[in-house]
Amino acid sequence: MSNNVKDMSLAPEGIKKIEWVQKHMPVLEHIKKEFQETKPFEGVTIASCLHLEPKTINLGLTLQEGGAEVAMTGCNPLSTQDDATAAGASLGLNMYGWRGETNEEYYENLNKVLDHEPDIIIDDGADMIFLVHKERRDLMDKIIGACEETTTGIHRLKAMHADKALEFPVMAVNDSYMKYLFDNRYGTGQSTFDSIMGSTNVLIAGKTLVVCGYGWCGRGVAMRAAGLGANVIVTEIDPIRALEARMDGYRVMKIREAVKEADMIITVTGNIDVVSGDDFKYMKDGCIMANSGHFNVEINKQDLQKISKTTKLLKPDIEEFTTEDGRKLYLLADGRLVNLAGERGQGHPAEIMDMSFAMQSLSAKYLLENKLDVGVYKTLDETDIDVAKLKLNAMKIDIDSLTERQVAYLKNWDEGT
Ligand SMILES: NC(=O)c1ccc[n+]([C@@H]2O[C@H](COP(=O)([O-])OP(=O)(O)OC[C@H]3O[C@@H](n4cnc5c(N)ncnc54)[C@H](O)[C@@H]3O)[C@@H](O)[C@H]2O)c1
Ligand SMILES: O=c1[nH]cnc2c1ncn2[C@@H]1O[C@H](CO)[C@@H](O)[C@H]1O
Ligand SMILES: N[C@@H](CCS)C(=O)O
Repeated sequence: MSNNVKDMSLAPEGIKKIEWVQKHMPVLEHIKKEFQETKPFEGVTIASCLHLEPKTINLGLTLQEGGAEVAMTGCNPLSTQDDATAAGASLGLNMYGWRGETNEEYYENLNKVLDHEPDIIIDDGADMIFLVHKERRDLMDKIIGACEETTTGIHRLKAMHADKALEFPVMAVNDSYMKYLFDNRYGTGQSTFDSIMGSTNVLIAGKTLVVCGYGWCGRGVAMRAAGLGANVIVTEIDPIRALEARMDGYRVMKIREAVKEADMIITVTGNIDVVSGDDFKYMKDGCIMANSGHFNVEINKQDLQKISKTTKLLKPDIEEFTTEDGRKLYLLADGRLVNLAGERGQGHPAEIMDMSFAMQSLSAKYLLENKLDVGVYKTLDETDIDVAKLKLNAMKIDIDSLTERQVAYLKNWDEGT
């Protein structure tokens, strides 16, 4: 075993946090027990590039119980929790990474994980998959495939496959119902505010809050903002989603109009330059901006800097920009996904990552047991249903099942009024 973490003396603290989240991850605990007995990953090395915090370490431990040699690094230089990595290392996982890595250190750690010569990769954002294709081609023959955690990672992998550049199969874990319906919506909805409120200590009620993007994450963020008493405005580029937002009760307008009213702006699009250029010129004094989508490009910080005469770090994750005309604008967590990179960002709740990581561990097993051709694959509906049943069971919720008469009725095509 090898590792490179910040401080091993933090391990006991990290272990307590892991034990706490385990109590709230019953599906993953169930799968862990099954893996203990069946050892599906005996002799297999699994590399992961995921946000490193207690729930992710619990995924690592689940794969380890299944017999895997596990090597883990972070998928964002700011989201690692150093007590969790120390705990992971003390529990036999090969851990690399610390909070606040430089870009160079980030890629060094990805390479150290790849030095373990993985059979399977679990990625978030596809950085590790790209690295293998570009610089670690020596590993290509051994890799069976990968699992991708997030929306933007999957968009990119599909684009790569369309260009015939992808060289191994990838399970699109994000696209399973048990992932995006819950993680992207309820997870991002809650964890975004958990982090913003923890870091800024400002009131949401009564604020005009602009949500950019009304996809799965945007729906969750808008829903929770409204629940906290905000006056929500949505911006979109997709006419159907814009209409949906309107009928869900929100105002919808162009970003240039929305910024004029915003007390707070949250981007969740996966796109670049969503808030950019002259948008900053129209913002009100005191506007707070955060990104909970992909990478630090949704809010264009360079454009913000161009119209600012001074910038000041008020807290590690609150940057103040004073514009030429004296307004103060605030950017949280350097524009990186605020729910994890924020000082108080703990990521999604344990009950949510329970389902996402259940899908990850079962997808890794599926990759191993099925020799797939190169491509980007949706997970099986049966896996979604199995995970949903396990979750309902853990929540002690019983649901009905079809009677024979109902089955026959639903199959019937010749019975009218
Ligand atoms: N913070 C987290 O923990 C977390 C969780 C899940 C996903 N994500 C990331 O969040 C992003 C959104 O994920 P999703 O699942 O909601 O994706 P999605 O595709 O369902 O939604 C994105 C929405 O943004 C809209 N959009 C694109 N460009 C826009 C623009 N310029 N202005 C306004 N709207 C625009 C699209 O039309 C779409 O409706 C992705 O990058 C994803 O990887 C983050
Ligand atoms: O607490 C967490 N631990 C690990 N991963 C997380 C957590 N919260 C959200 N995500 C994952 O981060 C991806 C975007 O990078 C999302 O798809 C989500 O699944
Ligand atoms: N690994 C990427 C994914 C964002 S959705 C990041 O943390 O920026």
